[in-house]
Amino acid sequence: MAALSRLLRGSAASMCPAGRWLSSVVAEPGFRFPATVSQKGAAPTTDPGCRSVQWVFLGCPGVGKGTYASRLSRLLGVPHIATGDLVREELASSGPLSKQLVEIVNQGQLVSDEIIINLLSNRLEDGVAKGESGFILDGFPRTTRQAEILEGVTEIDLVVNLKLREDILLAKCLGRRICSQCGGNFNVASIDIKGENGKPDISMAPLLPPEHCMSKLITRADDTEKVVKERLRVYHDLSQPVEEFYRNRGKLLEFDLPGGIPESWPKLLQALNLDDHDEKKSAAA
Ligand SMILES: Nc1ncnc2c1ncn2[C@@H]1O[C@H](COP(=O)(O)OP(=O)(O)O)[C@@H](O)[C@H]1O
Repeated sequence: MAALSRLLRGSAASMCPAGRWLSSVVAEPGFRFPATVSQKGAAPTTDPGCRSVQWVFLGCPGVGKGTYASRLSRLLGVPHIATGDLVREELASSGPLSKQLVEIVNQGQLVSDEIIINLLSNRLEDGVAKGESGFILDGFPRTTRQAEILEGVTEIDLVVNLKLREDILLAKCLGRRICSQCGGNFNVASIDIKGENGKPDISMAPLLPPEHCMSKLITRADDTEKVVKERLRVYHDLSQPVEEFYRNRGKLLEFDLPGGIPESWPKLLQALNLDDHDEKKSAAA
C-alpha cells in the first residue's frame, strides 16, 4: 500500500491543474497527447510539465474493457494496466500467492484489496523504472474501498463506464479465447440480437484469431457459465457502487456499446473527443 501511495503521489505532484478533466469530459489543454492523436477543438500542447492521462475503465465482465482500454492506451501512449492480467500472471508464476489466488479467482470472487493493491503497486513501480507515465486502469478499482484508496493517492481524470446487455455479456465471456503462444485475445461468439422495447438491434461479429493461433486457443478457467454468472453477481454487488462513487464526483462517462469494434470504436473516440489519425489514414489507403 505504501509503495502505491508513493508512486501515485509522485505522479500527482507533477500533475498540471489545467489538464484535469472536467465533468464535461473534454480534455483541457495541458494533457500530453502523442503526435498521432489530436483532441478535436483543443489546441495541441507541448508543455512538458503536464502529465499524461490517468483514466479508469469500469464495466461488467465481458463488456470489452480490455479491448477498448488497450486500443486507447496505444493511441494515447500510456500503459494499459489490467489487474485481471496481473492476477493471471501471478497464478501462472506458481509463486507463493498463486495457491491462495487460484480458488478465489476460479470461484468468481474478488481477491482481497491488500493483494490487488500490492500487485498494482509492483506493476506501477516497474513502469516508473521504465519511464512510463499516466495509465489506463482496467478492472481497478472494483470496490469502493479501492476507489477511496486510489482517490487518496492520485487524481483520476476520467472514468469510462462501458455498458452492454447482460445476456450478451455472458455469451461474450463464454466465447473468449486466448492464444496460449502469443497471448492474443479473441472471441468466437457471434452475437445477433433483435432490439426490444425500442432498443436497437445489436450485432457483434466474432473476433477470430489468425490461422497460426487457431490450434493454440485456450479458455480462461473462470469463463465457465457458472463462474461468469457469479462474477456478474459480484460485479453488481461490489463494483456497481464504484460507478456511483465516480458519478457523484462528476467523472463518469457512461458509454453504451452500440455493437462490435467497427461500430463502437469510432463512437467511443467521438465521446472522448479524440481523433485517431492512424486509423483514418489506413481507412483512406
Ligand atoms: N481490482 C480487483 N480487486 C479484486 N479482485 C480482482 C481485481 N481485478 C481483478 N481481480 C481478480 O481477477 C479476476 C479476473 O479479473 P478480470 O480479468 O478483470 O475479469 P473480468 O473479465 O471478470 O472483468 C477477477 O474475477 C478477480 O478475482
